[in-house]
Order: sequence, then C-alpha cells, then structure tokens
Amino acid sequence: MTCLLRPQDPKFPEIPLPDGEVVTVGRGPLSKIKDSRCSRTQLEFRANYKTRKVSVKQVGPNESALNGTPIGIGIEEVGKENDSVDILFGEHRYKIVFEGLPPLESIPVKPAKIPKMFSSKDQFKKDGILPKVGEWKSKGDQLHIYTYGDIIRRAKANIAGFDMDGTIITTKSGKVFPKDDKDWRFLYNSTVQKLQTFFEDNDNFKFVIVTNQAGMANGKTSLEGMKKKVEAIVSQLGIPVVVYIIPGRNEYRKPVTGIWNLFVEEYNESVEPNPQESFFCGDAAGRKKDHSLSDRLFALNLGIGFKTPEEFFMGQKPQEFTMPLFQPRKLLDNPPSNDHIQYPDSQEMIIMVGFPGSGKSSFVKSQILTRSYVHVNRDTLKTAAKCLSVADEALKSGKSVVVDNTNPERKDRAEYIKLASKSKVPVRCFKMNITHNQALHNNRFRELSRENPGQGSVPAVAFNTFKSRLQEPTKDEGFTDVLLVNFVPTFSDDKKRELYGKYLLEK
Ligand SMILES: Nc1ncnc2c1ncn2[C@@H]1O[C@H](COP(=O)(O)OP(=O)(O)OP(=O)(O)O)[C@@H](O)[C@H]1O
Repeated sequence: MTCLLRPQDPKFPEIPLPDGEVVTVGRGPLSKIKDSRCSRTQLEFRANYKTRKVSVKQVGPNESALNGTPIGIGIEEVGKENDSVDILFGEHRYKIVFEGLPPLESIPVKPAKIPKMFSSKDQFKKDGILPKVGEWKSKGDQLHIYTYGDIIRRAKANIAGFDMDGTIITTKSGKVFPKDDKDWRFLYNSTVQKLQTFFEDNDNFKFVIVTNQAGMANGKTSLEGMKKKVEAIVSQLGIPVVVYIIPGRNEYRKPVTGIWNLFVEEYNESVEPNPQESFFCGDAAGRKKDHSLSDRLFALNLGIGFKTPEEFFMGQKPQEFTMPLFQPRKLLDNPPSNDHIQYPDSQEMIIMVGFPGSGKSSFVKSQILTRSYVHVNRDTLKTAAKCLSVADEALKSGKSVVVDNTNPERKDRAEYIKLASKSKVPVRCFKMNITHNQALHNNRFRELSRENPGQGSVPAVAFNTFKSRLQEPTKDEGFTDVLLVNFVPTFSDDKKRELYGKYLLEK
C-alpha cells in the first residue's frame, strides 16, 4: 500500500509519499531535477491514505501547478488520485498514484460539510436576491451590461473591480484567445472560494467586472456566445455583480474611466466610493509577461488601489512593472512655452512637419491663421495638387502661407520650397516637438473628445509610417530657419483638461 508521484518523463525517479509524512520536493537528489528555477524546497506533499488525498503546498517562489492551474506561493491545495502536479508550471509533471489500496467505493464516505457560502447563497435565493440568471441591457453595440443579484442592496459601498480574462478566468485550451464560448475555466482552483469569502467578509464592497472585448467589435467573438459565457461564470461565482462588456473604442474602454462613473451613478447612488478602500484587480499590469498596462492604468486614473491576480488570489508580492513613456500629468503640471517663436511682418511660407495628432492644426489655427496666413491642408483641400495650386496662388498674390500637412520627407517639402523660391519668398520649417507616444495619446484624446467617441481615429500604422519616412528637416533644404514647436497644453474646458491628464493608451 503506497502513494507516490509518478513522473511523466521516465528518466526521473518516482517519489514515494508515505502516509501522513511531509515530503519536500524540489531541485535535488530525490527528484534529480537540476533546473535552477526550481527551489530545493519547491513543494511540500502530505498524503492521507485514508481519504486518498494529498495536500500540496507551494513553498518555492516560482509557480507550481495542480492540474495545470498555478498554485501560488504559500498556498495549499488538495490533490487526489490521478491528479497532475507540475513542480514548475508547465514543466516536470507528475501524477499522484495510490497503489495496492482497496477500491475507493469501499471506503465509507462522510457526508460533505456544506461550505459557508452555499448556505448564504441559499439564503440570497430565499430572499429573492440571487436569481438563476441576471438581466442584460445594452448601450447600442458600445456596451453590454449584465446585472446579477441585488447590487444596490449594499448601498453606497466601495468597489472591488475585476478584469475578466486572465484575472477571473483563463482559457481551458491554454490558447491566448478562447476557441469558443466554452473555452474557459477559473484561473485558480481557489478563485471561486476566494471571491465568495472576500464578498462575505466585506459586505461594504460591491463586485464589478469590467472587460474590454475588442474581439467583439472585429467580429471574432459573438455577443450571444459572450453572454452565455458571462452567465455561466457569474452563476458559478454566486455573488451579486455587475459585468460590463466593452467592445467599442469609447469612453468606457479601460484605462479610460467612463465605466466607473457610470457604475457610481447607476449602482452607487452617485456616491463616490472611498479611493483608499476601493481597488481594481487585473492582469494587464505592465509586467514583462503582460500584453498591456490597461488595468493598472485604469486604477491609476481613478486614484484607487491596484492588485494583480497573483497578488489578490495568491497573496504574492507585487512584481516590477514598466510605466508608459508619456506621462500626461507631468506635461500638464510643467507646460513648456513657445516664446522663442516670432513672426515677421513680411511675406513668408511656413512648412509644418509632425506626426499625425501632434497638434499641427491646433497650433496653426490658434497661432498662425490669426495672423492671416493662407491655410494649405490636405484634409480640407483633399488632393496634393490642390494644395500646391492654392499655395502658389496665395504666394503670387503676396500672401503668407502655412502648409499644415505631416510632410515627413524632403521631397514633400521640396515642392513647396520650389514654389516659394520662384516667388522669392523665404521659407521656415516648424517641426512639432512631441514623441511618438504623445502623438498616440493626442490621437486617442481627439477620438474621445468627438461627439461620437471611437469614430474616425487615425490608425496606429499611420504613426509608424510617419516615423519610418521622417527625414529630419534641415536648413540646407532651403529653409531660412528650422524651429521646434512645443506642445503647450490649452483646453476649452476643465473636463477636456481632466481627460487629457489621464492615461488614455493601453500601454
Ligand atoms: N496645445 C494643445 N493643447 C491641448 N490639446 C491639444 C493641443 N494641440 C492639439 N491638441 C489636441 O490633440 C489632438 C490632435 O491635434 P491636431 O488635430 O491639432 O493634430 P494634427 O497634428 O493636426 O493631426 P493630423 O495630422 O492627424 O490632422 C486634438 O484632439 C487636439 O484637440
């Protein structure tokens, strides 16, 4: 009669687990594992021959797994016959084997203790608070909302917000994106219990799930499939919740904070939750392995706490992360000036150079057109030929001209310089002094400031194209001067200023 760990790879030895004894498994002679990422004391096992269960506790810092699900440092899980244990997540797999024991059926089974949460879940049901399924509503194709249970019951509460994919659930298939609406499982074995316990113990918190679902906007995921999946997840959690699904590139999309304001208005009697207590938990946290930073930036934009799933569910310590290169708040707090730029009384041509969204048109409108320059802009004049003919006519009639296009290459600028020299008019170049990341931020700001946010954004590829085509402007092209134009933030109202100061990009 014995219990053992049987390695998937037969070149490693079996590891016996005597009844009731703690067996430490890690790098070393017992397992013959040499991998330095594996601690010498990676896992502690204790087999119970009576119940045929094996407790598995992760002691080492790198992730181990039970049945393919990470365990977490300091966490003890319970495995049974035929369960798999990865000494390191995805590597060094063993099977739990009980040999020479009577078949399981002949062991008398004690009735299972009803976990605390299920009794209260029944209580919720009796009170009519937790229905079988919740209710769906939508704001067009921009936002879908699922409410389950009486979320208003906990009036004026703090908010515990969670991302969904990669935080509460992951794919069953192990793929990055789910194959279909059934391809999901809870991220950790302990996810349901941890959430139930948290909301039982903290009844001054409301549970909100916020999930960006760009896949729905591009047709990769259907709304019906997504609805079924959310209903299944929520009914297994058994906790009153509001789930926000955000397919659009609108003001609800994390890290922009529109969804939080909506929640506070509709489900918290317009009372702002305490930022010290409220928090958001998500896996888009800017760590090396993360695809984005949007969950962390969402929390930062709201001024609330942030936790990764590893921190919330597994009690792990925070890991290093990288912040975005453009910090909008810093710019607003320390704005530069353009005092170095003067304008002559005589005729001239100014050629603008800058990323899309770098603020060329705003600058031209507020600083140059006010001085009666003729505006040459491809967006309004539509063709390059029309731009050149408008510039030529204006120069011939003695007017100053500003060419407000991106003009990345010498050849783009040369055509205008040729026109000006024909009319013997000096040409200056004004280059927008902003980074790629700030231009992307401006582009998103422009998109969100529109009446129909999410429409008419310049695609990211246009920024890369500008960058790769850019030839730095120099005087030898025929300019009398090349000046850098700083981005001096100016807003028509405080709401716009506040929006600009938030992190708007996902990384
Ligand atoms: N000085 C500024 N202060 C605050 N916001 C600004 C400023 N300049 C531009 N913006 C905002 O940045 C966004 C992009 O600006 P703008 O449209 O002027 O850029 P652009 O370089 O002309 O873009 P494109 O080449 O794509 O037409 C707009 O939403 C605009 O309101």
